[in-house]
Amino acid sequence: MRNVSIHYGDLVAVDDVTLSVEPGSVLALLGPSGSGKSSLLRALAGLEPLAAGQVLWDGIDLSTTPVHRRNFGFVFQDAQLFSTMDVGRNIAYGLGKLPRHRRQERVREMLHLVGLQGFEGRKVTELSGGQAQRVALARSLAPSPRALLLDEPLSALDRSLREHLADELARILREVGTTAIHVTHDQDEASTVADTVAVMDHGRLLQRAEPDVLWRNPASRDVARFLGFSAFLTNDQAAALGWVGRLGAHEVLGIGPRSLELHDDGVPLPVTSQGFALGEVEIGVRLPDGQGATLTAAERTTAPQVRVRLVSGAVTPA
Ligand SMILES: Nc1ncnc2c1ncn2[C@@H]1O[C@H](COP(=O)(O)OP(=O)(O)OP(=O)(O)O)[C@@H](O)[C@H]1O
Repeated sequence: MRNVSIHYGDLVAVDDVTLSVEPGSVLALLGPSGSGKSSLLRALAGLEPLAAGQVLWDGIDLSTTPVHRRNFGFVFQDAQLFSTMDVGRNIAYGLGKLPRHRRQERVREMLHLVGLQGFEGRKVTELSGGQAQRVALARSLAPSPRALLLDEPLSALDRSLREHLADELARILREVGTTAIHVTHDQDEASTVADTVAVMDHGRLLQRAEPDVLWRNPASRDVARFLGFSAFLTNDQAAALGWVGRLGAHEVLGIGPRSLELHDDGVPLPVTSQGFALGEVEIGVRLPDGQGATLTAAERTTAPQVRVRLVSGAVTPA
């Protein structure tokens, strides 16, 4: 994508985005609702006209290549399976040119890949949401597309299934070695599935980085906030809470839900709230300068304050 902009009337949905995907790697487009991720993905597919810029494959401009000739596979939020066909025929849909026995072999291979061996004859109306998404993935991979475009493929599933399928999707994409672009608003999902994460907001590309670099060094406070770092401390403030690292002159430390830990010798901080996340207690505390932060604990506290130590954070430009 080179200097790509997409407009809907006066609205600038995508604003001058330049991004590339290495062959065989997975790129996540991550951003809040309305940040332009789906518009960008649709433009790659040829489904959205560009106001400016180019989509290139191997240096060749695709502007005159229609959707069906781009040889990209798609997976959407809802599986969009053909309800009148069984699972096997859904997966074989794009394999028209192959002889029958090769089609059947390919369907078996794909079902094995997505962990649904023996499902060929199932009605698609008798699949769970997670199974339907696996079939949709198998169908899109069957004709060996040169790239796979995934638009929030897991977001209609419940959380535990989503987390499990994100791991599975990461494995499957690596196994097939396909180039893929995965749109999601979920920070953890992006980091699990992708080799590289591109963070978008208001149509602009804010940062492109490998997941661990993104979490350690967000490019701005906006990126850090989107990742869940809610407070920002100077070097002296961080050191006063027990942090042993050192910040540069123009850096602050972003404080996220894993940055603070309960510690008997820690600094006492007032408790402001308590809630649950994934079965653990999230304790809200007020930092010495008045900013709010959270930490996770095994159980609720009845005390008005807890002792905490700052163990990690995201080094962010001030
Ligand atoms: N067909 C359309 N016509 C007009 N405006 C649109 C259209 N599609 C998207 N938009 C607008 O463009 C902006 C970007 O939308 P887009 O769907 O690309 O964002 P997104 O990051 O994928 O959001 P979500 O995660 O909610 O799907 C939004 O402000 C949206 O309202």
